Amino acid sequence: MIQFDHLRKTYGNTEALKDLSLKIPDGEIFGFLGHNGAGKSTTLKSLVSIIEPTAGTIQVDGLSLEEQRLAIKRKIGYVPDSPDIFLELTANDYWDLLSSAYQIPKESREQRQTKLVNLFDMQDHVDQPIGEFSHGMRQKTIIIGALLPDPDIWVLDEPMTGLDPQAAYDLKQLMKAHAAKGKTVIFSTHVLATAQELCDELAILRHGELIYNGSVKQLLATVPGDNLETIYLKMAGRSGDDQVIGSLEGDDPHV
Ligand SMILES: Nc1ncnc2c1ncn2[C@@H]1O[C@H](COP(=O)(O)OP(=O)(O)OP(=O)(O)O)[C@@H](O)[C@H]1O
Repeated sequence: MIQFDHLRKTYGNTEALKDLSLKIPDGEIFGFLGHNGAGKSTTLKSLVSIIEPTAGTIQVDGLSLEEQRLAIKRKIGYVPDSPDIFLELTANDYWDLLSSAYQIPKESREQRQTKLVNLFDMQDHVDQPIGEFSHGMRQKTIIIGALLPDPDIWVLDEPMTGLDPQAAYDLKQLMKAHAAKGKTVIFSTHVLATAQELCDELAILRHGELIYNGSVKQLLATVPGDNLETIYLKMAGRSGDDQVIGSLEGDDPHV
């Protein structure tokens, strides 16, 4: 289980996370939703030790992140929100780098790497620099790297962005299978249909505050007949946008 207690993060004058407390159980797919800038990536980056929270604590399987940082990092596979990293390395060099950080010998990773590379159709690009890849190919490279060490906890920040329908489908199946084994899958998304399809539980953030934490089923039951998009927009969205959209249609910017 992962537990956030009174997590706060400020960047200068910006309060990205105000007082976040929540628990993420094992064996579930847990989704973070929220508008741009709501604090999703800040939460995930705190969990994977990319940033230091201003206050509050994080525990993973009863271990304090502050005290057991390295041991916890080795349990986690992370897909960042941007795949534009290590552009000079080839895909294979990047996977080598990650495998050595996770202390996985080359021989024991080969079988798993081949399966992942074939699944994501990257066979012809293993020795090509990441900088020559399309956005989706970079995303696949990062996903393969994150899953290569077979970590217990997957932390995926908008992982479907840029993936083709086949890769998105395969990743969703992998996420379901991982959670079904009793492991943990945490991801953020703006695609509410994907969240509705995949998530057992959700956290919805607005301006750094938690406005919902609970099961998707419970949330859908609050407004029978509505889908997650409609309910989410009622909770986190703005009223009046339809009027603005209507009035934009009437504008003539050339006058
Ligand atoms: N490195 C940074 N320096 C300054 N402010 C930052 C930094 N990173 C994030 N922020 C601010 O923190 C707030 C939360 O950002 P965060 O990236 O966590 O949002 P998000 O929910 O992941 O958004 P998005 O959906 O756009 O990816 C925003 O106001 C953002 O401007």
